[in-house]
Amino acid sequence: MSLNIREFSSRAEGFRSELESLLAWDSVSDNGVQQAVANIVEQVRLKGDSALIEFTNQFDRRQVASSSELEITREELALAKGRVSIELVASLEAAAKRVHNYHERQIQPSWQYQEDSGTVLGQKITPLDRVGVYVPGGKAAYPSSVLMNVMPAKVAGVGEIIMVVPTPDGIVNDIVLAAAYIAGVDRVFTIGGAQAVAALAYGTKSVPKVDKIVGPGNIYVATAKKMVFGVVGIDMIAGPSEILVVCDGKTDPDWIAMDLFSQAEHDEDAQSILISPDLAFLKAVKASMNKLLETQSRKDIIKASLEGRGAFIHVENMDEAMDIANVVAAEHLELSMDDPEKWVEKIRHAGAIFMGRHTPEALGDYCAGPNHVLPTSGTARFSSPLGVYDFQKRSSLIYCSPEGASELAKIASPLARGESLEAHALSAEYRILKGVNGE
Ligand SMILES: NC(=O)c1ccc[n+]([C@@H]2O[C@H](COP(=O)([O-])OP(=O)(O)OC[C@H]3O[C@@H](n4cnc5c(N)ncnc54)[C@H](O)[C@@H]3O)[C@@H](O)[C@H]2O)c1
Ligand SMILES: N[C@H](CO)Cc1c[nH]c[nH+]1
Ligand SMILES: [Zn+2]
Repeated sequence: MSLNIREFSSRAEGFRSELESLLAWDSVSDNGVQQAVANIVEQVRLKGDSALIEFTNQFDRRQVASSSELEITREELALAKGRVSIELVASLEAAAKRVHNYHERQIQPSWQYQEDSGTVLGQKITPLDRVGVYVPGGKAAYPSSVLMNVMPAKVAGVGEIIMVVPTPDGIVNDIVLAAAYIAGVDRVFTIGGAQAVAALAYGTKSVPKVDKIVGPGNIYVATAKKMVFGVVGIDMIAGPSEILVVCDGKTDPDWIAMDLFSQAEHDEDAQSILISPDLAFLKAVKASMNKLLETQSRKDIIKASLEGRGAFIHVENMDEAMDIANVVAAEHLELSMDDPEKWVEKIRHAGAIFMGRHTPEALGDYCAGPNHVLPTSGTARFSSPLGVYDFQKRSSLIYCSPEGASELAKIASPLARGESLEAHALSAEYRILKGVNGE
């Protein structure tokens, strides 16, 4: 099986517009999906558990008769962990610890300061009361996503974590449940798709209503999250996985080929791009890919993804490579080169940056520590990895001393009168301190 991947030269006329079309990803679902999801969300909102059961039976091919069958108890999670190999449990525990340690550094403390008048101003940080974590389970099981979504919530101090995961045909994945046990999830429901998102957003008799829903999922999940945003908070809308490798031409071509495969194997719409100033190296990686493809269990998905959305880009020099990397604003950027610390200075847009030849993106997916839920489709221009900050909210704190209030009221009063808001003005003016003569 040989691969037919697009090849670009940055010198070619029209390169930038071709790059734009290569990157274009329509994250907006089509009309059919929109309507199907709107119906599911509305039915669950109106009918609660009965609609939830009906859609779960329909889309996950189950025979659930009562809502109590949808919940997995903590005792059952512990039993599932017992069925997982010791080696795998050790890896889950080690990964959970590393992800926890990393996210501990993201904790934002409350802060305040005092002015000379005695007025105190500050910001109070509060963890969310209850969050819903969506763990995908339609085509593959993702225990690593359990850890990546739950650990920052735990570090933030979220009061209660509700996890949902679909179990198509009633097949439960023990590794996912073991990860939920290790991460300390409070309640687990075997529901998925738009119906799970709606249940978390509006609450049903059996599924508690949450304040925020986080976690990746397919187009039905993403569309439902967009629809319930406002009723609850959401983290982001994550599209297909992406990797951009920039290489100086000196890394083993087999390593780079496999790094590109690692994201291509996620799904047919995933995107893997390689940029290098070394044309001979690009050819060597292509040869490695053709050699290694046959060995891959997910070779059909890899081929579809690389031929549909993959690319090799030959550039003039590393400076130009960095410019293009900023245009791509990839979910994952690998800087496979001698001096990544020098070049990382030039990177402005990327979800996660993997520095050096010995830092494959796959290590970040599982256990390096940073989160693997990252902005995709160029949204790294304005958004950030999932983190502790997504599970905390901020309240402003204002305490006025009598002198401080008096000073502020003198500023506020003209502003309020300028807006013709008399009650505002008077409320402030009442606080203006009167002198000894009542002035
Ligand atoms: N960004 C990340 O960190 C990350 C991590 C893991 C997975 N992912 C991505 O998440 C996605 C998971 O997708 P998935 O499908 O495997 O699982 P999923 O859990 O997101 O979706 C499964 C659910 O989709 C619903 N569904 C399927 N067909 C439907 C239809 N015709 N009508 C209505 N509902 C329908 C069903 O309710 C089913 O339970 C993949 O694209 C994967 O690459 C991303
Ligand atoms: N690379 C995915 C996010 O884009 C996350 C993941 C989970 N398992 C393996 N990889
Ligand atoms: Zn991955």
